[in-house]
Amino acid sequence: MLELIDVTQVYRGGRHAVGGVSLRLGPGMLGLLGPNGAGKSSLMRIVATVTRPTGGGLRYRGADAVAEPEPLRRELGYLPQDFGVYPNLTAREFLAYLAAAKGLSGRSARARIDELLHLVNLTEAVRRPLGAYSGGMLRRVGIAQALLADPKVIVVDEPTAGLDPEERVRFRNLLSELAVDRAVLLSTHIVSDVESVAADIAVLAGGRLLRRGTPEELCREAAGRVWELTVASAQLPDVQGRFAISRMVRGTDGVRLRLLADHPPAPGAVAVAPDLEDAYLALVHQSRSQSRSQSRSQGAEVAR
Ligand SMILES: Nc1ncnc2c1ncn2[C@@H]1O[C@H](COP(=O)(O)OP(=O)(O)OP(=O)(O)O)[C@@H](O)[C@H]1O
Repeated sequence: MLELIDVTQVYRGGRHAVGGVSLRLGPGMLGLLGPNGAGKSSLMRIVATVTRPTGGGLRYRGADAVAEPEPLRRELGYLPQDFGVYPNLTAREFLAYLAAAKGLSGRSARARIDELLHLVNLTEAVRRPLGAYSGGMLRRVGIAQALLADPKVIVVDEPTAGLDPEERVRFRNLLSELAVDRAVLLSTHIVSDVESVAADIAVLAGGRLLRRGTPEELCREAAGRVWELTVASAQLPDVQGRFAISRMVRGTDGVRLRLLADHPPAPGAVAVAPDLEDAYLALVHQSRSQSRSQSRSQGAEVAR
């Protein structure tokens, strides 16, 4: 349905935000997981046809969506990370304005807006101006606007930022219902946002696609490298310097740690089954170490 082919984004000043990413999307949800600065938003803007990639291609239903973005735009719902509103308009007015811009108006647009306001749980706040909404409420308006034209492709960039836990769950469930017959691309740096809804996860770091797979496949890769142990508080700085730590709980008997190591990190450490958080951390950590050693060897090359 949608295909990214070796997509590259280099910003003015030479910043390589996306370096050769290829991905195919069909109906279903793809969770794009990556740390801050990984290039997720840059990639989402390219898929949403807001930015033209500096290299590579984007195809939608077999046609070039960089040269001819309209067919994709017509079937796309996009929630950008920095979604802005007109503060003096009410939610209904704002959605009506955006609906008109998308060529929807009249009774069917009004009915769709009411349906969406109900879906995102904003029915009671519709008379208030958006300037009086909380961050979470504004996020819900953003979600509603992305769904206005009943899109076939939904691109949502860090959609749960600012939502409380209940709203987060509600929103995740909504996206997974939508993904039954639509392509949903959801980006986040929060593992729990994708692990319960996406059977298909792509991990991005440093602008590169590190892996794509099911949560089980990603977890399998970290098997044998996740350990739990308790250390005294005084030992903590040393352990932190040597290992990637995925969890830390302070107790009366010391600090209970969960960490990544290729070999038993200390006597008494117990090997545990990796979860998605561990697998994600292992991938990102490994990619950072590789780029550090690459730049060190390039530095040595230059010095020679
Ligand atoms: N318009 C721009 N001009 C120059 N550099 C940019 C621009 N937008 C992003 N970058 C840089 O590109 C890299 C990737 O940024 P991007 O926002 O795509 O990552 P991200 O994974 O979405 O991160 P975050 O979760 O923090 O938003 C970062 O180093 C960022 O500083």
